Amino acid sequence: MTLTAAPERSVLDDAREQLAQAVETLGLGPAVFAMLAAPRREISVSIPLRRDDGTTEVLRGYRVQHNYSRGPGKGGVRFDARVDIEEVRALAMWMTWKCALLDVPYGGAKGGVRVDPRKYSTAELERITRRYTSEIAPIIGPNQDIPAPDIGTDEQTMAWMMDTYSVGRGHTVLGVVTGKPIALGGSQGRAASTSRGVVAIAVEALRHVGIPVAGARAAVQGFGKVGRGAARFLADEGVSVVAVSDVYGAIFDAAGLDIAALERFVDETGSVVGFPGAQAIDGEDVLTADVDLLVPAAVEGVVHAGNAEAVRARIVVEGANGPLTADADRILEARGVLVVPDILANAGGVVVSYFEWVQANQSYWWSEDEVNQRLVDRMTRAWHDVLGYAARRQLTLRLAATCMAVERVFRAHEMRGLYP
Ligand SMILES: NC(=O)C1=CN([C@@H]2O[C@H](COP(=O)(O)OP(=O)(O)OC[C@H]3O[C@@H](n4cnc5c(N)ncnc54)[C@H](OP(=O)(O)O)[C@@H]3O)[C@@H](O)[C@H]2O)C=CC1
Ligand SMILES: O=C(O)CCC(=O)C(=O)O
Repeated sequence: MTLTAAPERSVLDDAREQLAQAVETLGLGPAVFAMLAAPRREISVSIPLRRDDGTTEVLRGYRVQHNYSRGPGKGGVRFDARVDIEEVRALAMWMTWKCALLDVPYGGAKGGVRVDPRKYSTAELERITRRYTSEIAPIIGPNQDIPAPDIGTDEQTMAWMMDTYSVGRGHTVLGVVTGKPIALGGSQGRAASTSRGVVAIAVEALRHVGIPVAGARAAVQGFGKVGRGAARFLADEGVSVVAVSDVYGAIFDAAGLDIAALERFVDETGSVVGFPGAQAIDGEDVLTADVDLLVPAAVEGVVHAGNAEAVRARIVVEGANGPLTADADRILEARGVLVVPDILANAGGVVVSYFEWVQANQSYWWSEDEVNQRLVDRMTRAWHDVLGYAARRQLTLRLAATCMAVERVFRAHEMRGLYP
């Protein structure tokens, strides 16, 4: 398949541009921009790995705490071959805005290891995770910074992180990570929470634009933790998911894919490619499919100046973090496409991570229905807040959401003392 060309500017350039626009809109001035553009704390660590065949290699990992004025840092850990410090800085900044926007009492952080997990055995991934955790242990903790899953990591990774951290402390510390297995202090509903939140927002967006939800057509890029659940919940809502993709390729069915059957197929084969009855298409074509709703739920920068004109969806709901470049944003806005930004659309994951942390800290567990109901309430409330803010000030949803978040973070700084 053709992978999308790299964006013209770095993802951190785009994140900083979004911040600059919000600071200007709020009239906060260059000093506030300078303060919020720079991560508060970051660490780069070396991860020596003994491979199963006896050879050794040295990997690089990062943890960036962009801001912790409203509470401990919070954000996922990514295992991906493209991880670098600039990407992690951008992702950490977006976590700050996401947590502030949803009013969960956290700052923003993110971590990652530059590694392609597909090329390593489970035993090797465990050694990588444990060494990475030991190296970042001085700056994480349930009141300091709380990692969670992201691309290439999952609940098993979180179990290893929790165990490694706990061994270092001499007692079990459930609250140090979220997205853990349920048997180890995880929350009901966390695994599906990002996707559930994405679809709750997508349904609101369809209604807002006046497109009937049942029968609307959608395309989903990425069939991992976020994309797969998004496709499933969209289908549950009666949306016809006509195109999906993963890293190996993409498939299309004008009559709508049978998502339950596709999930069984992916469990057996490891990819959406070859799903019986569907047409094989280029990965790029998922982004430009003739649909009402596009949910990019894979990686950053996939919609850019080179393909944004070709996007045919009326609504783009960002399941991934940063799937649209700043150039794509401008092009889609000019074309009247409604873009629901990542910091709102995919916030369901961190919302339920917060629920998990609260439950773990209290050793008191909620039912799945309770978790899901509270999640959807929070997402829906945030949607209406952002929509109202944007309408009052004539802003895009991204600028409105970023302004709301930046203002909350700035006020926290101000109350604590801006320049101690
Ligand atoms: N997990 C979470 O709770 C949250 C995740 N996010 C964001 O959502 C996005 C996806 O994360 P998540 O689902 O957890 O990660 P996963 O690793 O579970 O899934 C990533 C998916 O993207 C696919 N993929 C990777 N590159 C491409 C490409 N070029 N074209 C098409 N598909 C591609 C992968 O394919 P393959 O399956 O073949 O590897 C996989 O299906 C990221 O931006 C992440 O930061 C945001 C909020 C919370
Ligand atoms: O669940 C979390 O704490 C963080 C999820 C995350 O990394 C994200 O929202 O991008």
